[in-house]
Amino acid sequence: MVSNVSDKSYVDEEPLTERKTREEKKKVQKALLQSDVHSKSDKSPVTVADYGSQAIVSYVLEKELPTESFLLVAEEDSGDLRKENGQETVQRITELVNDTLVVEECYTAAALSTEDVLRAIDSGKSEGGSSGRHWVLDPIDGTKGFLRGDQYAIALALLDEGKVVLGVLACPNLPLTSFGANKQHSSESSNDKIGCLFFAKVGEGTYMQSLDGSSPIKVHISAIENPEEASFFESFEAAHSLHDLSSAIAKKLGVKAPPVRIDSQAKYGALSRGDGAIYLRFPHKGYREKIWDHAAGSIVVTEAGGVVTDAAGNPLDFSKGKYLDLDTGIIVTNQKLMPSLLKAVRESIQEKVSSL
Ligand SMILES: Nc1ncnc2c1ncn2[C@@H]1O[C@H](COP(=O)(O)O)[C@@H](O)[C@H]1OP(=O)(O)O
Ligand SMILES: [Mg+2]
Ligand SMILES: [Mg+2]
Ligand SMILES: [Mg+2]
Repeated sequence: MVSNVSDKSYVDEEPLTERKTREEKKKVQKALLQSDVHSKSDKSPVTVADYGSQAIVSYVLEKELPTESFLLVAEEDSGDLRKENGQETVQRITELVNDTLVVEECYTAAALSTEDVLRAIDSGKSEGGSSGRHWVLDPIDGTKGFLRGDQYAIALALLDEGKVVLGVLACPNLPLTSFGANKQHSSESSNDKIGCLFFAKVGEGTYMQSLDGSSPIKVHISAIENPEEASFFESFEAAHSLHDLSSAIAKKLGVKAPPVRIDSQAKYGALSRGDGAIYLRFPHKGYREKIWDHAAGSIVVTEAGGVVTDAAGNPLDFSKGKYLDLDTGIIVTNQKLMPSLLKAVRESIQEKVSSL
């Protein structure tokens, strides 16, 4: 629920010229991507945009925070780029990084070399943990959504002694108004202005602004108490979350609306402003969740009044290094719905196990 709906700049339709520019940009983006996609050792995709985003965020953070001892836990590393056949890709990333930094006048003094870019990417090698402060970055969360032209996010969080104290989620394809059961998943189909930035600091609430810089408004999670009125989010990719289990849980709970499938932590952002009331995530057996996939999103939701737990109701523990130690999955909703959601999750998991 957006608390200040009187701010007309949020709800105005995007002018035709802007929409055309956005569509043009997307065409360029798609053309760029086809030759710039690689596969990592776990078979997940990585693009020049993932590497470039990590290099830029890492470089800018280090420049902006020169007095802090700088520790960053980030998804990508330069291993594949430093191999013999990685040279061309590094060159390409370096061009993109320099082009982007030029736009920000304070970073134009000297163009970064390929080695500077590789070094910036590798600043993200910290392991995290329970002591000190660590920045946590997913430079592109939801790379598959990014490649489809759907939802993705740039997710940055700060851990202090293993607790998330700050989170920022940029969602370039998320409409500024709602993205719920009544909307289609693709931003292509919407005439709304798109591009949202969510940010949350511990104890201070969650705010959203447009990516082109409108003034921030405070957002709140849905206050729905009756599950029949709730809609739920889950992964777009069936390979990332068990859709049949979510569907069993939703049915048990009495949720009537069909699932809303969105890529990335954009789900947490949309949930924080009440677009839906529940997020269910049940990765396939053997998948280990990483902290950069949930740190920013979880504080964005909890500061908006939501609750984020594993499937057994335990809070997420970000203090154990790169991975989250979880019981089965991640569930998110408001405080009122959580007890019945937990019950439905427990029963559905038991039924699934006994049917095997
Ligand atoms: N096999 C997998 N199961 C669950 N999540 C995955 C899997 N592979 C990658 N992911 C990560 O899940 C997140 C997106 O999932 P979803 O969009 O379904 O919420 C991303 O962080 C993605 O990483 P990445 O950051 O590389 O895109
Ligand atoms: Mg990835
Ligand atoms: Mg991710
Ligand atoms: Mg990523």
